[in-house]
Amino acid sequence: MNILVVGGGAWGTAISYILASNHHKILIWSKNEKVVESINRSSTNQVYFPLINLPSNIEATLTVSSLDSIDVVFIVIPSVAVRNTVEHLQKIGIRKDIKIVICSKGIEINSLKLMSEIVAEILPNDYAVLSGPNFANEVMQEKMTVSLCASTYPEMNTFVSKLMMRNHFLVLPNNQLIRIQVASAIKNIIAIACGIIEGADLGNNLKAAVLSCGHAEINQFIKLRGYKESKNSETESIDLCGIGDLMLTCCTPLSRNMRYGYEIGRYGVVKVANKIGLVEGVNTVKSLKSARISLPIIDAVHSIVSNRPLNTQGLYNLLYNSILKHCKEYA
Ligand SMILES: NC(=O)C1=CN([C@@H]2O[C@H](COP(=O)(O)OP(=O)(O)OC[C@H]3O[C@@H](n4cnc5c(N)ncnc54)[C@H](O)[C@@H]3O)[C@@H](O)[C@H]2O)C=CC1
Ligand SMILES: O=C(CO)COP(=O)(O)O
Repeated sequence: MNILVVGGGAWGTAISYILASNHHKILIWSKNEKVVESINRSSTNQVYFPLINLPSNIEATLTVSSLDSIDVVFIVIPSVAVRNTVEHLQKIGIRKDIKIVICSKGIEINSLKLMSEIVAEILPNDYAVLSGPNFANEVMQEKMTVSLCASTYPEMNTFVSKLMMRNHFLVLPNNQLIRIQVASAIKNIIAIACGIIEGADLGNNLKAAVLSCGHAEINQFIKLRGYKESKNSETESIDLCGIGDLMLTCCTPLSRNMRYGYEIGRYGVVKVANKIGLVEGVNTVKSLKSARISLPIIDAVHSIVSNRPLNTQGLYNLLYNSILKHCKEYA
C-alpha cells in the first residue's frame, strides 16, 4: 500500500516505522525542514530519533498537493491542527476510496468535537481511530506494544490490523469509538495532575485518588455529552485507553503531560516547556472549559495551568478540594 503519514514528529515517525517494516511505501508529510531533509538524505529523523535508522521505504515531503498514488492517510499531528489538515486534504481532492486512520489524541476547542467527528464532518471517507498506551520511543525500540483500533466502518478494524500487525505491535479491534477517544484525550489532563503531585511531593495516596477520580471523570464526560455506545464484548476486559493509557501516562516521566505537571509541582512554573514539546492535556483542558464542562479534577487542572505560579500549599489545596468535590458529587 502507498501510505501518507501526516506528521513527522515522534508518533508519526513510530507509526511510519511500523508500516514500513510491513513493506508499505511511506510518505511522511512534515512542516519541519530538518525532519524532511534527514529522512530523505540519511533515512533518519534527526529531530526526533537521531540514532535510529529508518527503513529505506520511508520518504518525506514538505508539501502535499496531490494524493493520486495514495491508498491510506494516517493523521498524526497535534489535535489543534487536525481540522485545517483535513480541510487541506479535501481541497486537494482526496478520493473517496482513500482510508483514514486518526492517531491524534484531543478534543476540539469550542466545538468539543472528537477527532473522528471532525473527519466525518468534512470527508465522506471510511476512517478508524488508533489509540492505546503507546510511547513512540518504545515502539521505535521494538518493545512490545498493544493498541486499539475502533471504527464504525465494518472492514476498517481488520484493515488497520493487517497493515500494522507485527510481533511486537498488536492491534486489537474495538467498537467503542467514542470512549477510546475521550479516554485518550482526558488521560492527558489527569497526567498533568499526577505530574504536579509527583513534582510537589504530595504523595502516592493522593496520586492514586486523583487517578481514580480522573478515570471516573472520563465516564462522566461521556454521560454529560450524551454519547451512547454499545458495550464492547470483543475487548471488554482490555480497557487499554481508560486504564492502560491512563496508567502509562500518569505514572512515568516519559510522558510529556506528566513532565509538564511535574515542573509546575516542583517549580511553580514550567521551566523547560520547549524541551518538553507537545502537551495535549493543556489544549484539551482548555477545550473542555471553553464549552463550560465542569468536573472537579479537570477544573482543578484548568485552574492550575491558567493561574501559575502556585506554591505547594496552593496546589495541594486545589487538588484536595477537587477530590472532596468529586466524592461529594459522584461517590
Ligand atoms: N508521542 C507519542 O508517544 C504518542 C503521541 N500520540 C498523539 O499523536 C499526536 C502527535 O504527537 P507527536 O507525534 O508525539 O507530536 P510531536 O510534537 O512529536 O510531532 C507533531 C508533528 O506535527 C507537526 N505539526 C505541528 N503543528 C502542525 C500544524 N499546525 N499542522 C501540521 N502539522 C503540524 C510537527 O511538525 C510534527 O511533525 C498527538 O495528538 C499525541 O497525543 C499518540 C500516541 C503516542
Ligand atoms: O499518549 C501517549 C502515550 O500513550 C503519549 O503521552 P504524552 O503525550 O504525555 O507523552
